[in-house]
Amino acid sequence: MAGDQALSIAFDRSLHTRISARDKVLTPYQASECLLLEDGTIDAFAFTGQRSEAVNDPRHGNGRRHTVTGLSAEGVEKQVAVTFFEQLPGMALLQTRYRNQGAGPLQVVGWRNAAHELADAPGGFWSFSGATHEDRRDWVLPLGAGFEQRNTLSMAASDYGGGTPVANIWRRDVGLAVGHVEPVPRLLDLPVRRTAKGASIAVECLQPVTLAPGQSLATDRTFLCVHAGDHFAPLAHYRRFMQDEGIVAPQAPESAFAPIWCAWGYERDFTVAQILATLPKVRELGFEWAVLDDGWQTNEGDWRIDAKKFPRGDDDMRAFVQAVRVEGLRPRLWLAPLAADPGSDVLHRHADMLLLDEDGAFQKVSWWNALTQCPAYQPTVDYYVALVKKAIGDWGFEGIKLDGQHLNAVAPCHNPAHGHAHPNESCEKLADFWNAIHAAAREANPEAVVELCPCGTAFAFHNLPATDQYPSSDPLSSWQVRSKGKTMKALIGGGSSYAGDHVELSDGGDDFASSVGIGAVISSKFTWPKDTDRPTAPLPPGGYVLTPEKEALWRKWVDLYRQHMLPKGDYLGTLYDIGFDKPEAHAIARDGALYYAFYADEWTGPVQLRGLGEGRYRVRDLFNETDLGTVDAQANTLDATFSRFLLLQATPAGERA
Ligand SMILES: OC[C@H]1O[C@H](OC[C@H]2O[C@H](O[C@]3(CO)O[C@H](CO)[C@@H](O)[C@@H]3O)[C@H](O)[C@@H](O)[C@@H]2O)[C@H](O)[C@@H](O)[C@H]1O
Repeated sequence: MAGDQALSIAFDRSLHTRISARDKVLTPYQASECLLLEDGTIDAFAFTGQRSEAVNDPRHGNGRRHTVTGLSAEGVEKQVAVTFFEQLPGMALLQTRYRNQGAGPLQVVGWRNAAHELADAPGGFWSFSGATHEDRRDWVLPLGAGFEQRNTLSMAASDYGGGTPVANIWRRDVGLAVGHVEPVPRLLDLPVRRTAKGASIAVECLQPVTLAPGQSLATDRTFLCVHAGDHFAPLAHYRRFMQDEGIVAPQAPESAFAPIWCAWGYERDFTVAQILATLPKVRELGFEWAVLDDGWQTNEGDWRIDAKKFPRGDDDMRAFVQAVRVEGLRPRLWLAPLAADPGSDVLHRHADMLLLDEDGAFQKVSWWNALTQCPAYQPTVDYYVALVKKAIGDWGFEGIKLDGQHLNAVAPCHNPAHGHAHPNESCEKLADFWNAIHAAAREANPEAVVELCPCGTAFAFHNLPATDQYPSSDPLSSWQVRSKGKTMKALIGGGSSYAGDHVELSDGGDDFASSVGIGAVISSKFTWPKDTDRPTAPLPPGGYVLTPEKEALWRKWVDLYRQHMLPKGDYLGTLYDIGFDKPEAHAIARDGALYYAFYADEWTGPVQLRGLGEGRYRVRDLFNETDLGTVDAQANTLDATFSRFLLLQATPAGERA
């Protein structure tokens, strides 16, 4: 039996495992770690021995490692090492080694670790997946009948892949999370399935290999985490573990928390005059960033200034930056690195930069109709580092918005010109590419903000050290803004910032509440005084123009945002379960006050204010500017009626923020 106070793993005589949470048995014995063959599995290993030893890891501290060994009928020796660290209760690190002790070669198609099936319970299951899906589906989903997601961390399409290598399933009472803790992306799958009796989860590697007699195979370092509540707690555990492995979010500059206005409302055919004319309104409303988006350049790849918009080239770009500053705003520039358009000079002169598959074919970046360049090829790195230095050091931008679903992950590269040690180097060194960009930006301006926006893909965790700001990235709904936000709060910790992306992409195009209430930075791409008459795609009904009614609402939300600055607070992610608690709720502690945000289409009933300290709290509805009475930790519910959202501030009685 291996375990700590929160999770224990018992092995039977076949090395199948049974897991328990705080002494409550969660599963029967199951074949949790096995080898995958073309026509089945090797999953029964007769127990041969075990040992347990204390570990003192320089990064993770004190812990205990249990090693259990067995031998299969096919002559494969199995050794499972399970390590628990005191500072991460409930999280078991698992690594399995298999050795072919037989006389002949063994064809293996892969391996599976941490495979468990949880039995059904009232209310069913919810699930989080950190893997990317081309249809940009929700990261957090209920497990309906027939639910099945492969959750591959490999490429799901030529420009969609990667993500955060964690998945979980949870019931009302308990959850299981699995993933890997390797310092570079691994092309594993994290399959989640609704089964006849409950739900299953696992880590799988599908990479065929032939094990010659005497040869061994070691799995990646994987983990199993048992937890209460939704996916927040295991993701925070994962983040803490990876932080000790050296993958840490940078301390974002203060300006990464400032409200953002983006000129993308004018789309690609904008005019500089349109943007400049909007800036006074941007400032007046309280936004601080002004983002020059897609369309300033001749194409993706060359990144030359479009002379139709900036006739004097560099001089006009510097003048534009200066004009933004004169308005009291911070200029940020949009870029889509690693994409080269057909017809661009870089494609002809530096075809060597292209990422090629095993057939010598290029990979496509959709939406921009460009070709992917290889991030693990030094000339590509140098090319984009030079561009970032120019944008920040010469033109004077104070931030960059790096954009594109291909930012997250790239396919293995077989370009012979790159001399890769192995094709997966392109995937594994993508984070190094972003780190070089981030370092170049900070070198040019120590306060520069680097925003990484991978267009609807799941956040690639290994890019974290290069990310000052992560937006909800083309959200399809307000639920995505909030559920991605909760996820990112767990993954990035306190240092960097999560932005709700353009409010125009939220429900109704005006749902600032879904950003403000969860502590996301607010952003808008409103136009003023009128919309573009040359939209790239049909504008939504009403367009993006700031009508007087919208202006009053935008102003109110920007004021609320700036007054309370909730992204700087402490997001209390374990207080509410985003799947099971109704209404959906989020809580943030800031400067002695607690903030609560509740969401539902319509709600009449109790709302519970969890996490209150000692004494009484006065409760105020911040949006409607009404006092709702007092509560304390024992009597912490209020009857409420609201549509869409309710944003409350609870301050210790006698004082108000
Ligand atoms: O090209 C600059 C933009 O790049 C990202 O967006 C790319 C996506 O653009 C479209 O999506 C949206 C909705 O997300 O649709 C609107 C109308 O075209 C547009 O305003 C939105 O961005 C495409 O439909 C989608 O496939 C692309 O992935 C970035 O997120 C934007 O902020 C711009 O920088």
